[in-house]
Amino acid sequence: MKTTAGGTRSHEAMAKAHVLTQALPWLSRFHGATVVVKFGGNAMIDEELKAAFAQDVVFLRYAGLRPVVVHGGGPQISRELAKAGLESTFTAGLRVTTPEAMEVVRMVLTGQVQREIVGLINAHGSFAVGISGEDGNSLLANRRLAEVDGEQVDIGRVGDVTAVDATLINALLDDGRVPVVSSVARAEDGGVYNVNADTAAAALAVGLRAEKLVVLTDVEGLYADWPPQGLNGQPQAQLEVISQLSAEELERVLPSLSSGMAPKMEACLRAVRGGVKAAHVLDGRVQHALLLEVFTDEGIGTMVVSS
Ligand SMILES: Nc1ncnc2c1ncn2[C@@H]1O[C@H](COP(=O)(O)OP(=O)(O)O)[C@@H](O)[C@H]1O
Ligand SMILES: CC(=O)N[C@@H](CCC(=O)OP(=O)(O)O)C(=O)O
Repeated sequence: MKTTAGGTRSHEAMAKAHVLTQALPWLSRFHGATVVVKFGGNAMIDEELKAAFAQDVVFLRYAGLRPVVVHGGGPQISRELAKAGLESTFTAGLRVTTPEAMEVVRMVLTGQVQREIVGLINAHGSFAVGISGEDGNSLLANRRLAEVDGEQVDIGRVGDVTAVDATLINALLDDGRVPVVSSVARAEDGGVYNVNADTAAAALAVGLRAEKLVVLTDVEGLYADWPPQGLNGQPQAQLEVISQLSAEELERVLPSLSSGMAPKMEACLRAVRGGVKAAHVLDGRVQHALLLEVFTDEGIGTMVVSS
């Protein structure tokens, strides 16, 4: 005969049931909705987090959403460039990309990082299909210049998305697959461009008429003060996260943003201006941050809305 402590068990079961019922309105609202999830290289910090991310994506798929993963891999590219004796330089948050570096960018993103994410998702079933933005001309780009002190600076083979062909990705979604897209685009001049993964995710979210863009990174969201400066120059213990801002408010603060946050917030602005209802920047270091954002009432990270 088996016995259990009745009171404790039923309390735990009630708490679990409460979490599930809290998800009900969100399940109903997002059923059939396309959600573009950007998984940043800095959020891919350990095996447990990567596996939890893959679980969340599969959960979204089973819950009837149409998740599309766009991945980054900045730190992974920098490591590989260093092995080849090539230096990594960023201007306005974008990697200065020589033709030689472009080969490494493409190899790391499509041959390493994308393969790993596909493998993690497919541990749960035959869902993930990895593609590069070049495939089916999904992402077309032309040269992107970086703005430094009001000047336009040439940073090599860095592209900005000029057109999205959603045919291939929609066909994969219609077939029940989870597209995992590397941020390499076909150039209008016939070559390839290195596209910042936040920029690629925003362009895809607009092109796919997604309901949401969710960007997973290695900070809690957009901090009001950056870089953090406390007493005697020590980092502040508590940084203030901006939980929600409108496109107009974001447009005002955008010129003051630095490093990785500049292309990220610019991407959120581009998404909501292009018709995506909300763009979120979440802390990818928190396990299941994606599920918490989509299926619970808790607002986490920074949310950008059109007005
Ligand atoms: N205002 C800000 N709030 C939060 N993070 C900021 C801010 N300004 C710059 N950052 C930097 O941006 C980084 C995130 O961008 P990035 O390194 O490109 O991440 P990812 O690889 O996820 O795209 C943070 O780790 C932080 O160092
Ligand atoms: C032009 C540009 O900067 N491209 C990025 C592409 C990868 C990326 O964006 O990765 P994260 O999301 O991890 O930063 C790069 O070369 O690092």
